[in-house]
Amino acid sequence: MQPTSCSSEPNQRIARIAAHLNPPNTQMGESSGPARWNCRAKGGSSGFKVAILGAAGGIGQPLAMLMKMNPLVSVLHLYDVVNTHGVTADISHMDTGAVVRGFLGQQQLEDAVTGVDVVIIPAGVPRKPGMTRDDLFNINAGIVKTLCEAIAKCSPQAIVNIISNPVNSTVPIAAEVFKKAGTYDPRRVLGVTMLDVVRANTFVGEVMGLDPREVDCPVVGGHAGVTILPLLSQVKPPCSFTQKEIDYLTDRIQNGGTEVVEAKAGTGSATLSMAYAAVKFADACLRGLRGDAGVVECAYVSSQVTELPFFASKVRLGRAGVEEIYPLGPLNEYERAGLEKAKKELAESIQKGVSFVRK
Ligand SMILES: NC(=O)C1=CN([C@@H]2O[C@H](COP(=O)(O)OP(=O)(O)OC[C@H]3O[C@@H](n4cnc5c(N)ncnc54)[C@H](O)[C@@H]3O)[C@@H](O)[C@H]2O)C=CC1
Ligand SMILES: O=C([O-])CC(=O)C(=O)O
Repeated sequence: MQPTSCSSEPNQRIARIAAHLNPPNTQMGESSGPARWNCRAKGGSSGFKVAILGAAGGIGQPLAMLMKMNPLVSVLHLYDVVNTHGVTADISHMDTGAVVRGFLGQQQLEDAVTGVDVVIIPAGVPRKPGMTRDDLFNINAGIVKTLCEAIAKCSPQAIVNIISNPVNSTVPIAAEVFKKAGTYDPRRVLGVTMLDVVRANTFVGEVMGLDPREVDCPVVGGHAGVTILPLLSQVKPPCSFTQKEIDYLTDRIQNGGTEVVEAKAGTGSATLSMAYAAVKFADACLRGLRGDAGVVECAYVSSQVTELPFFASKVRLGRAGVEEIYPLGPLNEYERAGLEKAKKELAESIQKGVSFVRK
């Protein structure tokens, strides 16, 4: 039997492994060249480069794990201001195709986002019981702004998936940063509202005795309280709900995040279901980039579906990012009333985000 062919000499192979087991000193704030810590010199698969910013966090870690399992990903950049190396070492041992590289601290941010196709941002603080998502604005607005400045500079062509709350304001913040840098492409900045859809499908499935994988419930508007507007009249397969069921489902979907925050009792908010939803959404973006037809998901994007500059609705994803935004379709009276409430709160959150960057 012929030995497996390999381009490098055994000594070089060992040296390469040793180099990655003894990474350069990359404590926060220290810098040591562009390729910080490559956990493998060569990738096995051809595919897309994805960066996760906030990769050591509650969402970031399972998200990194699931993206490492995604066959469309060939290179995975993990960036955080703490603990990136541990997460990178851990995930790099998974025998899947993607090469994993870790980046730690602000000085390595630009390297982390250079040349990537998709950037996913779950960086920032989560809620504690009693807080609204807007209460996170003071800390997370600045974090998202800084991260987007680096993306605008180093990867202006990347598709950006924003998870950090309050999404209703952080997406407008990102848009303003890209506008300022002269690199804004509204098709490439997407607020991740997928968890609302995931929850809606689950809860509708529970009520109707359906497999949640067969349920498709559009959720439009935004990602906080009353701005989360499930369109139960458009659920597929078509379902006939009683008013009591509509009230229950609307309330549960709008407050699903708070349900988890309270259950976690001060230790954080949804992380595992969010990582699942983020991967589902990022995978849709990657399939769109690959040129797959008919990739449609809900997302919070620059939009003309209502008079507001940003709104979540069904969008078709393609090579350029958001290639089509679908109208809301027929709403019943209950949903029309919900839409008016949602728009009022959304308008304020959008303005708050825009003003933060323009001030
Ligand atoms: N869009 C959505 O549906 C959801 C959004 N979220 C939001 O996601 C965000 C993250 O949540 P968790 O992962 O649970 O929080 P976490 O606190 O567990 O993790 C956040 C990570 O961000 C990192 N980080 C902080 N500042 C950073 C910076 N300047 N650059 C890079 N990384 C930085 C932290 O070091 C930490 O590792 C929160 O704002 C939360 O509200 C959470 C669930 C659902
Ligand atoms: O509720 C939170 O703070 C986190 C979040 O956005 C969600 O779980 O939908």
